[in-house]
Amino acid sequence: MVQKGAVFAERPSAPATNKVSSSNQHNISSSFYGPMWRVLRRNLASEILHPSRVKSYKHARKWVLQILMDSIKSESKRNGDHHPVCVIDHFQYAMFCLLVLMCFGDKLDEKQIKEIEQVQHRVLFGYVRYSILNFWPRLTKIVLRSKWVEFLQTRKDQENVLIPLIRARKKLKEENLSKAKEDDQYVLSYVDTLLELQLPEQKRKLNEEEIVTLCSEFINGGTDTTSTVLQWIMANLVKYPEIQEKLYMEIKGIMKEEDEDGDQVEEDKLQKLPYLKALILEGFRRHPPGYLVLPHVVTEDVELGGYTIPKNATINFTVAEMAWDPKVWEDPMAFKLERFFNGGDGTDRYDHGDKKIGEVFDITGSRKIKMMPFGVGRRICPAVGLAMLHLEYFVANLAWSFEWKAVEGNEVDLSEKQEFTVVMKNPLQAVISPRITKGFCTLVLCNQYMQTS
Ligand code: HEM
Repeated sequence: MVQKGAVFAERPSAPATNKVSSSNQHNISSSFYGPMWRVLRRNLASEILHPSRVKSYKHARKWVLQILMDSIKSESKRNGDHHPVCVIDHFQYAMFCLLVLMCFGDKLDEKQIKEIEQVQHRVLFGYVRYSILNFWPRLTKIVLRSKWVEFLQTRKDQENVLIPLIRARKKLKEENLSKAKEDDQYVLSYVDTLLELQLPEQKRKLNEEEIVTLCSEFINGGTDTTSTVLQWIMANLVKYPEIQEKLYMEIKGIMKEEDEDGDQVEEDKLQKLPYLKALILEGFRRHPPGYLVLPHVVTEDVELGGYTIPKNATINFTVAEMAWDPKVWEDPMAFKLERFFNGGDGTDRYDHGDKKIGEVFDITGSRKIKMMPFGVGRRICPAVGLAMLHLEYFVANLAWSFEWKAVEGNEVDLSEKQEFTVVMKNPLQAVISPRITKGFCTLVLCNQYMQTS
């Protein structure tokens, strides 16, 4: 008897557009379930996404948060105070800065990051634009020649942008890595680990083109998805000011006088914020960034719900339908955080307020599956923990530092549009003003003023 999980863990054959140079372009998400997939996935999961490593990118997150705050402040002041800000570009840029730093280990300047952003967007949109080329490659190479040329040019441009960054890292490693490590800004990057990686079966290291493919997956896997969810969550905070207020009060409750940096919610405080956690979960439930996870293939005939699924059939899991199933979720289209608190849906313990935090809702579906925005099982997104941390950290700080309001006469519109992810059809615009009363900070200042006057 074969385990169902294993039966569903395979991917469809890699499309022809994955084979753009002499070597096949392996990435984790499109690899067959086998030794190559295992070695690549283990490298990412243990070298970069392990909680202890994730912690070491704390300074990177702080740096990016500052960039994000500064860009929002400066746009909101551009045409006089409280100018409405369209936030999605700021979110995307911030996520690029972060993922690019984790990938290449260097704080690149704005011009370099924009260059990577542009070429990666072309690659991302190419998944749809060039998918027709995979239909019958031998034929499309003749009848859709110009599209093939365009596609190959995109790949070339991508290599021209990313290979110099890979070589710079290689050079650093060869020349002076031990000195570089003494620098407190040093981070172990994804590229560093890929340069070290030995492919067990082929008994060789990865070549530059293969590293480009893996870096591209890393950057695109973590930027669009996270910035899309971030935008949906902030849109709901604007639409429902009472939720925003509750969140703000929760954060205020943990920001203490003795905090060195009262301006920022430090990431080790995030675990004390159950309402924030519920907000992120409800964001994923109500607005999953993908309606489907990546396609899976069954490795042999399997019975499921009275149907026989034949070997090699492609399976798409309808993530959004699961998250909106009225048999599982009460009033599923409503944005309600209470459903994640103790008793909210009868089973999961996730206490709030004075009560201690109970067992946290399991988004990985290891006990039971009620929603699966990251997939489940062997092919689950390896970056669940990182993505949750990024969202909690940025949402907490954006809500703590600013008050978010709808633009008068321009209410938040939650209509959707399918791009690489499911995005807001009308991107969020908000009036974003710095919080004047930041809990204890203001109280302390007030007290000091009263004592001296
Ligand atoms: C909000 C953020 C994210 C969401 C919603 C998300 C979602 C997903 C989903 C649905 C899958 C497919 C699961 C399946 O096939 O069953 C996946 C796979 C993957 N994700 Fe993510 N992801 C996110 C962030 C990231 C980040 C930050 C990275 C990299 C640092 C990443 C890297 C990957 C990789 C490498 C795979 C392929 C796993 C495999 O096939 O074994 N993702 N992700």
